[in-house]
Amino acid sequence: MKVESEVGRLQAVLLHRPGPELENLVPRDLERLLFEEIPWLPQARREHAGFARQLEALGVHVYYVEDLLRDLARDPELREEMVESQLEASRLRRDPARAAVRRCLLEEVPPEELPDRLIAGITKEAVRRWKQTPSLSDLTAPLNPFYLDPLPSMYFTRDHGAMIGPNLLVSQMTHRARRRETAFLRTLLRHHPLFQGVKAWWEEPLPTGIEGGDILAVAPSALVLGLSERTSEAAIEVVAERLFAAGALREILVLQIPSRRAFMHLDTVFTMVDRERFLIYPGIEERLRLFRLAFDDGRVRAEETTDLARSLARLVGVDRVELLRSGGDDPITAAREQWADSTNVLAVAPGQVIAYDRNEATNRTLQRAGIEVLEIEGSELVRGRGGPRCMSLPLDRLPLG
Ligand SMILES: NC(=O)NCCC[C@H](N)C(=O)O
Repeated sequence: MKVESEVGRLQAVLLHRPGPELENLVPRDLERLLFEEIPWLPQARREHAGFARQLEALGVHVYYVEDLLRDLARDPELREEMVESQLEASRLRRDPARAAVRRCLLEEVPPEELPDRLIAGITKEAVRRWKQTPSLSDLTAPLNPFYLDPLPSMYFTRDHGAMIGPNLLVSQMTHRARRRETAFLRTLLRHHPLFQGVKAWWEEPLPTGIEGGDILAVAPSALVLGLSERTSEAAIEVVAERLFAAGALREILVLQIPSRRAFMHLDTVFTMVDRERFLIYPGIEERLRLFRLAFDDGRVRAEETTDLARSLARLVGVDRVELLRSGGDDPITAAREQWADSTNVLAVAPGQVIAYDRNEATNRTLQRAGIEVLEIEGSELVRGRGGPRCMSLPLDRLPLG
């Protein structure tokens, strides 16, 4: 398994089917759990199944995080490791209730249900019989019902990490609400046979945030990284230093985007759709800052640069690249469609992308440019603020010929 380019023909991908975690969302928790609205689960699942069918029709192997975790949960030791790593990444880390939650998960929950239950969230009610005396947190249950929060963003598997060449960079999520998602990926990477031969680029978590939605592999050994609400300068510097030192990269282009909910990751405003073509939300162009990172005498050297198209061409190693603009020349349409993830398309091969059907103006622009747009429905899925790229973690792509 290997990913050397954002657009090489997709061979294998990791998804998560939206599940009861979405039904455990309540208005009070929306902001903290990084949602604006509550998707209607049955419809979200139908839309997601449509996305997976589209991928399978293209011959892509679709793996589901929850299925792989279920494979591991059959083994008592791995089950224990899964539970421990979930508790460690949660708010319960130093909570007196930790032992009771652990016993409930290991002694009461049937192993085949464990991954789904962990993703859906564990209520205080479910744990009550494992506690000797009612505690303050039991009494606050009506207002604050969960020991382990639901993971409603779990279906945005892109953010959990990124294959860079043959190895996986596991993200360090900025918000606690999403840290348990990456703990699952680490468990899979360590133990699931699917990942045999794939290593984590490094074992220990990075000091600060970097998320997969900010990582674009535009060419072998060249990355574009978003500096965003979720990915920090410090994390980029550490990642750059380590990947340069390992000989995995020759250059990085950092695109700084405004730190805003609407553009929480770079891939909400910018993606690659063909060997030499990119899709960008025009409302962001004036506000971008560009920095080039290179390895110089064992040190990462940063310099500011200006021309996006020229910088990308240099990175990809071609004379020129083309920037396609989302929203069909109308700033209002462009802003509305950006909110519905118009630029968050998933390239399944050079010049072939999966996109939400609702982003009509952007899809027309792509089609006129000769890009094949495979449209999927996503009116419930989009309520979580992500599109086909966010909903997929590519594990294997063919090299570009
Ligand atoms: N790559 C992406 O842009 N992912 C979308 C993440 C949406 C999720 N609700 C979040 O705010 O983290």
